Amino acid sequence: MSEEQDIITVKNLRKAYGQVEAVKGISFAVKKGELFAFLGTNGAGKSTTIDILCTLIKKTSGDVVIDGFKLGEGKENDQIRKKIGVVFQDSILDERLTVYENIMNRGQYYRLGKTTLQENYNFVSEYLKLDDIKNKKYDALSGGQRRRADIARALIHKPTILFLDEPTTGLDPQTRVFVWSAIKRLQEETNMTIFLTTHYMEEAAVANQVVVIKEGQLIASGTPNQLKERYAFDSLHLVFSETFDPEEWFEKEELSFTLKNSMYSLRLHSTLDAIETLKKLEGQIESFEVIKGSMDDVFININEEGKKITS
Ligand SMILES: Nc1ncnc2c1ncn2[C@@H]1O[C@H](COP(=O)(O)OP(=O)(O)OP(=O)(O)O)[C@@H](O)[C@H]1O
Repeated sequence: MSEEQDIITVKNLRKAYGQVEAVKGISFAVKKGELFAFLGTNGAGKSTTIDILCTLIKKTSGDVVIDGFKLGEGKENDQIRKKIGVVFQDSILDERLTVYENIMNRGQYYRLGKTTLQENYNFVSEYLKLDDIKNKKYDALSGGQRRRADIARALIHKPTILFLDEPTTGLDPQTRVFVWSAIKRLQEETNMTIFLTTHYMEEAAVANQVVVIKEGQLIASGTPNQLKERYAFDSLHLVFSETFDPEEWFEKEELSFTLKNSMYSLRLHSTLDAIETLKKLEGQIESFEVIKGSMDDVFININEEGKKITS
């Protein structure tokens, strides 16, 4: 893909809070229309980076361009604010107003005409299914309902980029699935760029691109599949019949293994390699399971080992 399609470019971004260097020179680009997952353990610098991109706090140094506007001060930042919608970890809606009032108030901030504002409300209401909560006061909503209203507020001016800082944290599984499907629908149906931080790896697994930071530095990036190839592996779990000594056999076959609660685990180069091993061990196995490498493995291996898995 060409550079023109990059809707966000970040070059050598740094942020220090006094002595604390929260972001230490990170660079990446986000393509228009993609679901971009920005990952890292607690304190890695994700919220700081998002806050800078959303013009909420000032960078110490580095260059950021968002939808053609250079992040800095004054007019360019105003243009950026019109292009983006932001959902923060903590809600910022007015507790005393209804969902409808909250969202329409926000729309007025963008000086949208009455007709556009109503059209936009209908648009967000459809994606976030607001009908049942439209006239409820924000302080009477459940956590999941609040999240729907928060996202709707961020979308009322139909931004080209939606920033979501852990949008599904703390939600029950059913609400999480709903919120997540609304986000995916927005990306797929309206070509909105979604910039997401999450601690749920199944969400990162469906991203178009993943960037992982640690202690303010970029430590890995790629598509979920590329990262799985580099940092995860499939494994074969085996439980043997009592009469068989697997360790002697593994030694003969030059296979390394791990053992936990009578279950032996072998790291596979590919899932199909399991067939050959299982054939050789026919008659000696009580049970087996092939486990596919997951984004959880990717995240854990990147952070714990900080290096590629070489199987
Ligand atoms: N206002 C601040 N003043 C001083 N230090 C700060 C401030 N905000 C963040 N930090 C520090 O900067 C580092 C990065 O924090 P940040 O909140 O960006 O991480 P994060 O990846 O978003 O973490 P989490 O997943 O917990 O939200 C941490 O060491 C944090 O303590």
